[in-house]
Amino acid sequence: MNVEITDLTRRLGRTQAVAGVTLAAGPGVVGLLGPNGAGKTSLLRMLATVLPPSSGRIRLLGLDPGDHRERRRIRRRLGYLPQHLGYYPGFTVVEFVEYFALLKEMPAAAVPRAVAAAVERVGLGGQARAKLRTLSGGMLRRVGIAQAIVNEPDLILLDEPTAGLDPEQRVSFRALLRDLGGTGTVIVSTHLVEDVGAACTDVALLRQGKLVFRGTPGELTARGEGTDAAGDAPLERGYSAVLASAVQAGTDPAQARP
Ligand SMILES: Nc1ncnc2c1ncn2[C@@H]1O[C@H](COP(=O)(O)OP(=O)(O)OP(=O)(O)O)[C@@H](O)[C@H]1O
Repeated sequence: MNVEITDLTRRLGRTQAVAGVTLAAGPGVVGLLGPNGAGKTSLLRMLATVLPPSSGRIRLLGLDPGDHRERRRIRRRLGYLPQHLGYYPGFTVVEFVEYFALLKEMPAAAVPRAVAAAVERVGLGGQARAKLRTLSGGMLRRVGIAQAIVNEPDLILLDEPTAGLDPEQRVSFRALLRDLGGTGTVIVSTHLVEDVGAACTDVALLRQGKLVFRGTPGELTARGEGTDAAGDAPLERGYSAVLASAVQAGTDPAQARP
């Protein structure tokens, strides 16, 4: 298993952003779903080794991110697209991706070819020398994906990668996801349930910091069958049905309080 987390929690201010999540993932693409504020970003940040947990256990690629030396080894094999990726507007696409390749301690001799391949893979070969300030929001998102995959990571964490991508780009991005999941573990947070149906081998659904569903997209779809759950597509109805039954089961921390 590339990801093994046990009873993971994280408090942020007065909010229990992640409230006891246990999850394991091997090669494949896990779609991380959940309503606004469910804890997806907080969970991804802990997996990306940028946010320490309040409690619980994490092992990534068989290593302990709490140990300084092991964390460094994890980071070399990790790709992370944060929800909001800062950038230097004067950098070109290639300069930006190169910068991340060097931060990930890739051997300098391997960098130019790896950068060119990553930029090509996200469909930005024609903009390689363009300055970031001249790119559209969707193109910037693709530059973000390129920096995440430049080191051919074994663990890839993508926080809403399809936000801002046009339909054509979303289709080619899903193909890239399937490709990446063939060798490594990809965890991708999204609000687009159709991304999950098209590209994910597994689904994890969070609600109020808790894991309320873990299974395949087919199993999530099945949860909506025969119900009057809201949704325009079978997978969306499964998503709504799981959330509705989570409320009834009292997984709502606000409701669980005496
Ligand atoms: N720095 C912070 N300080 C206090 N509370 C925070 C902080 N960051 C996040 N939270 C809270 O933690 C909870 C989980 O937030 P998180 O961003 O992980 O959810 P999310 O599922 O990614 O949401 P979205 O779909 O809106 O991006 C939310 O209630 C949020 O308000």
